[in-house]
Amino acid sequence: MSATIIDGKAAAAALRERIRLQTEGFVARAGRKPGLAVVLVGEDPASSVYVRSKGKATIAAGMASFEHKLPIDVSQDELIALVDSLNADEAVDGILVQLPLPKHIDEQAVTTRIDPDKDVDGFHPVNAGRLATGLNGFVPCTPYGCIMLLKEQLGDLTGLDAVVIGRSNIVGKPMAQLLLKESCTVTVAHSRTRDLASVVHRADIVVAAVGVPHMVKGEWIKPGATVIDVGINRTEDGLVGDVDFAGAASVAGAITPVPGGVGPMTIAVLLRNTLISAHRRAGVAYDKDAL
Ligand SMILES: Nc1nc2c(c(=O)[nH]1)N[C@@H](CN(C=O)c1ccc(C(=O)N[C@@H](CCC(=O)O)C(=O)O)cc1)CN2
Ligand SMILES: [Mg+2]
Repeated sequence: MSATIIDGKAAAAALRERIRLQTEGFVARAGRKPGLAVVLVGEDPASSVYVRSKGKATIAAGMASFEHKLPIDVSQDELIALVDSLNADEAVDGILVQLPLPKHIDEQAVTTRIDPDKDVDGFHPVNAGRLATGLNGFVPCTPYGCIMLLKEQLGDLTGLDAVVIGRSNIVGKPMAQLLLKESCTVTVAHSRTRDLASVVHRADIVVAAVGVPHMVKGEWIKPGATVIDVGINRTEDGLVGDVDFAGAASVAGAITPVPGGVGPMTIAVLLRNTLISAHRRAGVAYDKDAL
């Protein structure tokens, strides 16, 4: 193995500490804590773990955590009524509805109901539009975490060839926008892309977000490239990414592991977005460079 292993757990811990310090400053100036409301529908084990981790991280950062647990058979109207009440609650700076939602609920109907200025997940079409047009909004947590890891590893990304594999609204599309903003030459590949291996082989940066275990092979990677693996697949062999880690690590310059790579950044960036929301809503300036 030759690649540098990118330590997302350490990067996330460092970001959370910077957030904690700025939260202290916010509380001193605004006279209240930033508040994050997290809504969980049902008892899916993985979602329950993520929601618990978000609550703990929020409190550890010095913020207020409001957890709302609804039964699996809650109606869409009841869920939307809760979102409406959180939109109107002055103590709430950020609102997040944990995904996936049960089949009888239309995810779009719920995420588009969240006030875009409290949408710390960045899933609302208004925030997707802001990102695409260069306006200030909220950027989805996982892709922003990937950009932070890339900049920490590579510095300036200008001019680099980047390939994003996957075109979801939550990861692939915002990831492509963020790489474009960093002046990368961006290709978005997906399940219908022809000769994916040669497309990936051109790239200085490979971001894999497809949800297929070990799909990206070591031979596809250009020697020295930086590989960001967003996949979290539960298999018989445990938690694995979308990249064949052993194969890719023997040719890449740097690579994120699964677990311990991109995943931990997601919750740290959620806190970042909540802190930014609190500052904006209170009309208080914040130190952008520290976040
Ligand atoms: N409303 C949202 N729903 C979901 C999001 C999201 O950002 N907003 N993302 C994922 C789940 N997620 C947070 O919600 C999340 C996923 C993974 C991790 C993480 O730290 N992963 C660890 C491994 C943990 C494990 O063993 O499962 C890692 O990769 O090291 C944090 C948050 C879907 N839903
Ligand atoms: Mg659904």
